[in-house]
Parts: sequence; structure tokens; C-alpha cells
Amino acid sequence: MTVTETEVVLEAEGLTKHFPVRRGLRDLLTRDHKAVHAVDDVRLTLRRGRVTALVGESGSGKSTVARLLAQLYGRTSGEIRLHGEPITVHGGRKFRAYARRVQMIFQDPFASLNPTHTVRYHLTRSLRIHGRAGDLEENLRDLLNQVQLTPPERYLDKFPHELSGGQRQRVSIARALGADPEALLADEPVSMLDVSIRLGVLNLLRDLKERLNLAILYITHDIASARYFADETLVMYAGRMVEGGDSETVTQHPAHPYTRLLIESAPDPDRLGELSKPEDQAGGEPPSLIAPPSGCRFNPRCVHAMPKCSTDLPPRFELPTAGHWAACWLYEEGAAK
Ligand SMILES: Nc1ncnc2c1ncn2[C@@H]1O[C@H](COP(=O)(O)OP(=O)(O)OP(=O)(O)O)[C@@H](O)[C@H]1O
Repeated sequence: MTVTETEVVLEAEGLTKHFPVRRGLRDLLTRDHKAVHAVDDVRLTLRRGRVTALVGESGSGKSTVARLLAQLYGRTSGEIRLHGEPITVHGGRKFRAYARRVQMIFQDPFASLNPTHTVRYHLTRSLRIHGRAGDLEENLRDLLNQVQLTPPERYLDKFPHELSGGQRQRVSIARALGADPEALLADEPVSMLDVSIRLGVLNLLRDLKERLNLAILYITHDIASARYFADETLVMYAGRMVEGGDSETVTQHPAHPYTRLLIESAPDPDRLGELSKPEDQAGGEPPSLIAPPSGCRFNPRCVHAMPKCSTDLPPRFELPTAGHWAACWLYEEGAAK
């Protein structure tokens, strides 16, 4: 791997987002400031030419992380660095300059494309906003070629409803590429597509990562696809990161009980009929994020929970494989595994 491939593009440290809960009259009287603890103390690094998967079940805070990184949401605390420089933008020209380098792809390509406008309109707008409208026709053709919608002439004047789900998502990707970004934040980019076309879109993203040396954040609830598609995998539970490392290690040798549960719960034809879920003690309910459990947030569900787990927040413990870590007291030196 060359140095440029591992160049850090975007980093987050201590990234935290608490959404205030709308207060009722009683809360006003008691001055009770409730908040949804959607994301707490998240640290991650996106590098050129690498895909980083962020995996977790619904409500674990994955989309909020992506929106914080895209600076679509203001953060409660923490730092975001672009090429090592701390950066905060609140819309306007500074946001546009940021979005030129960090683009987001959303889950639902139908909702993110305007049904009254053609592919040409969407892509032209992106190129214009990002100052790349010189040689417009050539750039439009180039964008469609990049996402393998060929010949481009067949697609340019189509409306979103005339395209398949996979083609629409390719147009969304082309629109993001119109900015010529360094990082792509892909929030469940294939989860709304038919199973049969998901692989094609993931292969396209992988091809773009390699050809354009992009840093990609791939958000998914499907840990099996992370193994296939991502270089590195981070696992999130109830707003906190619980495990990370290279994808092969995290998916083949998961350390955190929650990661093991995710893998056990993934559909696997070889395991049909095995109904017990030994890693899940509490029957599969994630906790309230308004009053999250103290200590490790997974402790009420964890079959390995020790007294300490409900009182002390586990730090990241390094594991034998380089770069592999788990925030779990089982890995404290001397703890029985
Ligand atoms: N704008 C908001 N206001 C209040 N709470 C929010 C807001 N956006 C998200 N949340 C809450 O924050 C938590 C994390 O949500 P988020 O959408 O980031 O999770 P997710 O892992 O992406 O889930 P999904 O896969 O279902 O999109 C959830 O409890 C959600 O209800």
C-alpha cells in the first residue's frame, strides 16, 4: 500500500450529538433537560482509497454520524478534522467549499432525486454548484460513464421514474461525483435496492474508490456486506463505538459480545433452525437513548456482563491482531474471557 492510499482525509474525535427532547409543561417546571444521546464520543478516521464500514442496528446512531461528518447537523461536542485541520461550518459559502470535498449519498435514491427533473438537470446543477460546468457536455458524459450508465445519451434526458432503483442510485452517485470529492459518506446506499442489484452498486463504489482514490464511509446494518466491501469495520451500539479493526478480523473473529450477536443474527442458510441466540440475554431490545444504561450500554443484554459493566464505561482495549480493539471489560488484562 502506498503512502497516498493511506492519507487521512477526514477524522472525528469525541464526536457527540444529543438531540433535545421537546419538553412538556411538567419538564419545564422541573427544569428537566432531556435529550436523545444519539452519538457519544465517536472517533473515526477515513483514509484515501479505503472503505470504512460503520455497522449497527437501526437507531444505533449511524446516520447521525454521517450527517455530523457532512456538517448537515451541528455537533454537541467533539472535533472534525479535514486533512488535519479542525473544521466547523454552518451553511453558506464555507459549507459549499466543504461539500466540494465531502459528499453524501442517501439511502433512498427516489427521495433524493427531484421527480420533475431529468438526469441532465441533476448532474448539471451539481457541476455548476461546484464550479465544474466548463465543457459541460463532456463532463456530463464523463459522470455517467463513471457510474457505468452507458451510453450516456440513453440516460441524460430520462426522469427518475423512468429509471430502475439501481440506475437511480447510480445517478445519485454521479451527482455526488460532480463535486469531484475526496470523501463519500454513503448512508445505507443499497438497503432499498433489490437484493439482485445490490452487489453491482457496491462493486461500482469499490471501483470508484480504487480509480478515484476516494475515502468512503459505508453505513450499513448488514455486517456480512461490510466483510465483502469494506477494508475496515467499526461497530456501533446505542450511540457508542464498541469494536473496530480490519473487516476480515472483525467479522471472522468478533470480540465484543454485541458484534458476535450481530453476526449470529445475520441470515445464514447454514444456520437455519438454530433459534437460540446465546449472546443475547434480554431478548433483543436496544436501550432507551434518553436514559441510556450506565457503564457499557450493552450490559443489560450481555450474557457476559460483570458488576463493573453496569457502572464503568469500558475504554478501547487493544487485541492481538494489529489495529483490532474492543470497548469491553472482558479484554481488560486479567479478565476471564
Ligand atoms: N433529528 C432528530 N431529533 C431527535 N432524535 C433523533 C433525530 N435524528 C435521530 N434521532 C434519534 O437518534 C438515534 C439515532 O438515530 P440514527 O438515525 O442516527 O440511527 P441509525 O443507526 O442510522 O438508524 P437507521 O438505520 O434506522 O437509520 C435514534 O434514537 C433516533 O430516534
